[in-house]
Amino acid sequence: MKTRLSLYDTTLRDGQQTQGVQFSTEEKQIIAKSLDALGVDYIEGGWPGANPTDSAFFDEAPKTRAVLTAFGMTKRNGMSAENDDVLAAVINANTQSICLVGKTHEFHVTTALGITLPENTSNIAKSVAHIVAVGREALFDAEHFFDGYKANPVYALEAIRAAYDAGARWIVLCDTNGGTLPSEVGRITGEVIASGIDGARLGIHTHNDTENAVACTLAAVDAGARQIQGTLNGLGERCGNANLTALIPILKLKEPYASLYETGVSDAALETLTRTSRMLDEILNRVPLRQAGFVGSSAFAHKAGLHASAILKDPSTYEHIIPSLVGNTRIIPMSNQAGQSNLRRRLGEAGLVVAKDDPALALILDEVKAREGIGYSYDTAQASFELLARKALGQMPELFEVKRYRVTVERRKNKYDQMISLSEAVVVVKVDGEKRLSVSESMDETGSDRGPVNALSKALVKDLGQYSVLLEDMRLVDFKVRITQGGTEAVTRVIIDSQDGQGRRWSTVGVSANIVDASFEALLDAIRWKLIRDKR
Ligand SMILES: CC(=O)SCCNC(=O)CCNC(=O)[C@H](O)C(C)(C)COP(=O)(O)OP(=O)(O)OC[C@H]1O[C@@H](n2cnc3c(N)ncnc32)[C@H](O)[C@@H]1OP(=O)(O)O
Ligand SMILES: CC(=O)C(=O)O
Repeated sequence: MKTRLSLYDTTLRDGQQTQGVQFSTEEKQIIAKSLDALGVDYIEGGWPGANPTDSAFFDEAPKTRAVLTAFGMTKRNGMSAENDDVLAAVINANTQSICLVGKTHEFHVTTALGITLPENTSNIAKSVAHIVAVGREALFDAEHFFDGYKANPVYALEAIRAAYDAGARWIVLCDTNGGTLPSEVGRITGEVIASGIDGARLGIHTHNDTENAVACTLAAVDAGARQIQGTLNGLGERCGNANLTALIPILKLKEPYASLYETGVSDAALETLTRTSRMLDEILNRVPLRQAGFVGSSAFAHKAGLHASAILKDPSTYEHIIPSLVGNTRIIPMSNQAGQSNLRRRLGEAGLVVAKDDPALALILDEVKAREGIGYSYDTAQASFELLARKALGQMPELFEVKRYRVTVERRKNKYDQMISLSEAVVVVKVDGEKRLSVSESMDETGSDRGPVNALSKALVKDLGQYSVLLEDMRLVDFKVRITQGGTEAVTRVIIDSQDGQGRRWSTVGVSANIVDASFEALLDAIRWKLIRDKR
């Protein structure tokens, strides 16, 4: 019989403490629904009363199977739990469950709160007892617990014991500053259980300041803790919290966890993990972290020729799990590290079937390696690679020809006497046997300047004859510029990420001494790739 672990998500509370992150109420609702569909047990929605967004979220709280939890702090000294207005606002959110953070480190009690240790112990006990008395489930986040235990174990244990005896369902040991290492977390969690606190009522909340938040969480589970707190994509204060997008697949797929424990996440829900992770990045307007374990786009990318050759024989040679289990996909990127196995695999994925002994394979490989030598990079720019291969195989349709283009950048005063930039692009193309000239400006509908590459992009797609309609749902989502050689030999590499209404995302590359030329080349590849895919 497996032991059930409780998963507690704090993306909407500790995740919102990430520098630069501020969810709207609507975004919080979307994230809460995704977490619910994933199968976590608790969703900590924020701190009602602390800011208008968190209060509004609880006012219009989504209906979830997961227990929606409001977060707050223990009552302030000198007032009763019943009369503390900060605590009242948390209770008034009317959630089934309430998590209160309280001090357990003597230094913080005397320095940050400026009260005595017995006063703090009493505040914890009275706050938790009040939550229980008003009929809610209470959780106690024991702030700075591990540092506090190392400084004064007797007091740290007394503080959590106060919450435990007052009826807290979960006592959550927090490594608030994120500096504790896994061996210490394991040892101290074991000692807490040995002191008489039931492991079935013990949770763990870690931060990633030493890149060990996931390892510390697993150490606490190994020692007997049964609730795991974490966030999607490891969002959270400073360096983030324990990453649930890593912990969930570890618990479900890795031993000894898979045999010993179960969670509320089903196998089918696990297959939505990558999508859920990218949904959060999309809300945050962040480019997903390629190297993220399990869900990153490089998590199953096999670049080296030797790896790809073996992967073709059996994927388990270089993969620790089957990517589809977490909703991810295998990628065989092309680069100067590649051999013919990578190449045939990649071509097959693009619908280009080439025999093993076709001389074009060697030509394509030589071309990739030669172009990488002058600054191109194809391991991310998969779409440009595909076009290069099509040319070598004689399978590149003509589509359209660019005859010339021009971009001007002007700095001038607007009617409000403010200095503004304005770019204008002129592109002449030959399409369907006819020459067409298009002009576009860089100003968007809000009046902001979007720069010369945007003006070029708009001019290019404006009149491409039969193709313009196919490009209506295409947009540029990321633009990366890199100088690949220093000094007077400087070469600019531009990588453009594009996306369309069908949810496809593709990367293209352009290289030139001139940044506009490099951007234009990447832009042309992006358009050509989309047209070939849509025509197919
Ligand atoms: C470890 C964690 O991540 S816990 C989560 C922390 N999250 C947040 O702080 C985000 C939301 N917080 C807020 O919006 C605000 O801090 C509020 C609304 C809660 C409080 O705002 P303010 O009343 O202006 O207080 P402020 O933020 O300056 O300071 C916190 C006060 O709470 C007291 N306090 C801190 N922790 C606790 C606690 N666990 N129990 C009781 N009081 C506490 C502090 O001593 C301080 O009081 P003081 O000003 O008398 O010294
Ligand atoms: C409660 C919390 O977020 C912490 O101690 O880190």
